[in-house]
Amino acid sequence: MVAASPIPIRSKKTKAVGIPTIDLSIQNKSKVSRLIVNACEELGFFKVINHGVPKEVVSSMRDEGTQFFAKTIAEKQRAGPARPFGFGCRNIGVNGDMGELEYLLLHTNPLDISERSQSINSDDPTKFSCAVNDYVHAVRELACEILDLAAEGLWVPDKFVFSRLIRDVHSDSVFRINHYPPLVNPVKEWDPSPSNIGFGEHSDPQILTILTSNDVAGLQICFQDGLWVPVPPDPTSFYVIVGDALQALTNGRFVSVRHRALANSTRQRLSMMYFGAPPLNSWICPPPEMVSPRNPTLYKPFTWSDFKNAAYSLRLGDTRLDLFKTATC
Ligand SMILES: C=C1C[C@]23C[C@@]1(O)CC[C@H]2[C@@]12CC[C@H](O)[C@@](C)(C(=O)O1)[C@H]2[C@@H]3C(=O)O
Ligand SMILES: O=C(O)CCC(=O)C(=O)O
Ligand SMILES: [Fe+2]
Repeated sequence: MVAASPIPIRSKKTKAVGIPTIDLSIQNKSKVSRLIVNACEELGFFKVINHGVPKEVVSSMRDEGTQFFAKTIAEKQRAGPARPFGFGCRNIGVNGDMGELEYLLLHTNPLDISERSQSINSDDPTKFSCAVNDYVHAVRELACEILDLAAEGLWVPDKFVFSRLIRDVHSDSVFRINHYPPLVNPVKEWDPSPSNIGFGEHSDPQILTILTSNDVAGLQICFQDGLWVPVPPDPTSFYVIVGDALQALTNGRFVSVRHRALANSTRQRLSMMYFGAPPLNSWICPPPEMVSPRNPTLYKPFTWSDFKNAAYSLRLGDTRLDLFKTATC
């Protein structure tokens, strides 16, 4: 049985379009690998079902997030300011990007989580840090499984070439919870005018993002023809986003998808993202099998630290990989 059933969505502008859904419980792993590679090449985005992440792990994390955002602004600010880690409200990054959201941004290093938990849930910091550690552990395993299947589907002999980077104890992975309160003055429900933008258009800089949300819509992805497509919320599944670093690691074969989140006029939206990243000193350089005379090197070799510095010096919507293109492309 093969599950590549795209969810048909009728967009305002055009035709019915689909987001691939991949069933990770399928026994035929080479088939799953091919489905993952196709989705990463064509869209850089797909949904996974039967993913193996225990639902209690997700619900505990969601409950902790919900409790945190229900606090007063003064209480929440004790966890901040997000420079880059902590609590942020409306400001995204430090270069003037704004959105209709508040968020918690955490490094996934257990020591950092433990320290930060003291100010996030002062009544029971251990409850908060356990929820985050369990969640991060489970979604990192999911990300690694997907990356191993992707490497197999690309016929790269070193199956762990990508997952090794995010499994490393020094990995620079981060975890984010976004909270989009209902809009006070909505322009029009799905009008992507600035006042409805929850989180502006961008690609994720890391290797792979694992995203889930509550049952409130808002996330949109941009197809390669420029068409924006709403992603149906599904609290039981995860959406997988190819990041810039994976685009570079596959020498441009996989595409980092541009996406954004719109705020909703009536209901609050809660989304949780694990951004799998390498250690700061790791080289982002494709394995030799990804380069050939027909597919010459697209990007100069760079470290994750180089790339991260570039990302943080730019605006949210900038195409930061362009800075690292080789002269020939
Ligand atoms: C405007 C910015 C916010 C961001 C850092 C940046 O300078 C450009 C990339 C942004 C982004 C997008 C994906 C993740 O949400 C994030 C944590 C990341 O790694 O890159 C954010 C950064 C952020 O909010 O600090
Ligand atoms: O909140 C969302 O659904 C998307 C947020 C996002 O893309 C991000 O935080 O990088
Ligand atoms: Fe993102």
